[in-house]
Amino acid sequence: MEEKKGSQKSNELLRSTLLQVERAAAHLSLDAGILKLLQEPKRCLTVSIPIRRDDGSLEIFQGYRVQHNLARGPAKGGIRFHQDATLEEVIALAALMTWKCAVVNIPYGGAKGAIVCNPKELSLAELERLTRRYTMEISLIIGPEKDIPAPDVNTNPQVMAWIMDTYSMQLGYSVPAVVTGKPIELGGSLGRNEATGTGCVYTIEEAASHTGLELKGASVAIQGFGNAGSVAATYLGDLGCRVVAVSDTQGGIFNTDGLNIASVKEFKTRTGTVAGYPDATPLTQEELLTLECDILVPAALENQITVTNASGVKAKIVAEAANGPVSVEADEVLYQKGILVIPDILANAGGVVVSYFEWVQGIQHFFWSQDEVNRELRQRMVSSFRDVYELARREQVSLRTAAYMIALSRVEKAVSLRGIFV
Ligand SMILES: NC(=O)c1ccc[n+]([C@@H]2O[C@H](COP(=O)([O-])OP(=O)(O)OC[C@H]3O[C@@H](n4cnc5c(N)ncnc54)[C@H](O)[C@@H]3O)[C@@H](O)[C@H]2O)c1
Repeated sequence: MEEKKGSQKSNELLRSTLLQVERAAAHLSLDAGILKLLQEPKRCLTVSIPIRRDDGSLEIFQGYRVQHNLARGPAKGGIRFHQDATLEEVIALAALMTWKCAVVNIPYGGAKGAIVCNPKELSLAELERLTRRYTMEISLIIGPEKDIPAPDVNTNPQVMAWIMDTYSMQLGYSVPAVVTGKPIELGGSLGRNEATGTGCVYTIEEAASHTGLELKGASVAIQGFGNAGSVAATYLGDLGCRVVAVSDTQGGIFNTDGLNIASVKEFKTRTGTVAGYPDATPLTQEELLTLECDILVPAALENQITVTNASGVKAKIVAEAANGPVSVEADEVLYQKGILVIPDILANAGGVVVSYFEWVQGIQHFFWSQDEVNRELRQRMVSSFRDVYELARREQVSLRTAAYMIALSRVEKAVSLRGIFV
């Protein structure tokens, strides 16, 4: 049953992504053949990953690496470890990466990878063996000029270090630029860990200033208190917002005066969840998404706001820190309600932007200060937001459609210039 639910969700994400491209393409005069090409992944690699469990038994896991489009540069995209991951989901997420890199104008195509596993059921040693064997299997298609993985759900700098080490051992020298999101000690970039959450908040600041929303005192609800969600919560708190609700897989918490985010983080580190945090009342996921608040940040997984709950969403701004959290039909409902949705390919692009900075620093062996990283990140997020907002206003379309229009035009141009080799 769980497996069925996971695969339905991933099919839904793929359907939403394809539909979204069609919707944006309807506003552009694109070559129909090239549009068809842009809807297909370039390469899908499925691998079996045998590992020895700590008890000596052999277990085979399934893994994927998908490259969606390489016209604008090497493929770029995260690797997630999740029990519900499917090939359809990875294809959709790889396509989102193509559009994301294009909308913020960095010279990459899109990719994504996954291992179907529940990392919470694996020891650290098993996770390392799984990561290294997966890396060996996908080494056929990754590399600093080919495809550069990064962290995603349930993967982190340590996992990236294992990938970098495994890849480097095959070549006989260190290749830091094969992954981003590495530990700082191994050539990671300052600010990379926080970049998705920080970049998301930069777009929220822009959205607020364009719509006249005063951020000081504005109420915020955040679904998902992991890398992206907890950083966004901290930074929004620093800007004077009241973060009234946050959640994770175990449940949500609510405090109308605003949660003390540092203290919630400390509680989560200690107990593994935000649920049960003492200075708050419990809240269901559904209640969080439909809470009376100014800003809603879905920062967990895809397909959280669907036609069944979209009409209940009351926020003025929805900033998609997660990939694909709003279904295509729900998106239409939110648009009709006048809610400003900052689409995932823009709102959470901060991670890949700083990954790009990390890759550039790795290739040049010359490292930037945190201030420099944040300054460049803000500049890119703000200018991308303004381009999207301006186009949306001019064409009378949603920010999502405008973002896809910009991304599609850039990728289509690259494909056309390179030509089709037959
Ligand atoms: N980390 C990045 O750099 C990055 C970049 C771009 C996009 N994203 C996207 O952001 C989202 C979160 O990624 P992350 O890196 O923060 O992952 P993470 O694993 O650090 O955090 C995910 C959080 O969501 C919670 N969660 C999962 N399912 C939930 C549910 N149904 N309801 C409530 N909470 C739930 C988890 O408990 C966890 O707190 C994903 O969609 C990911 O693809 C992440």
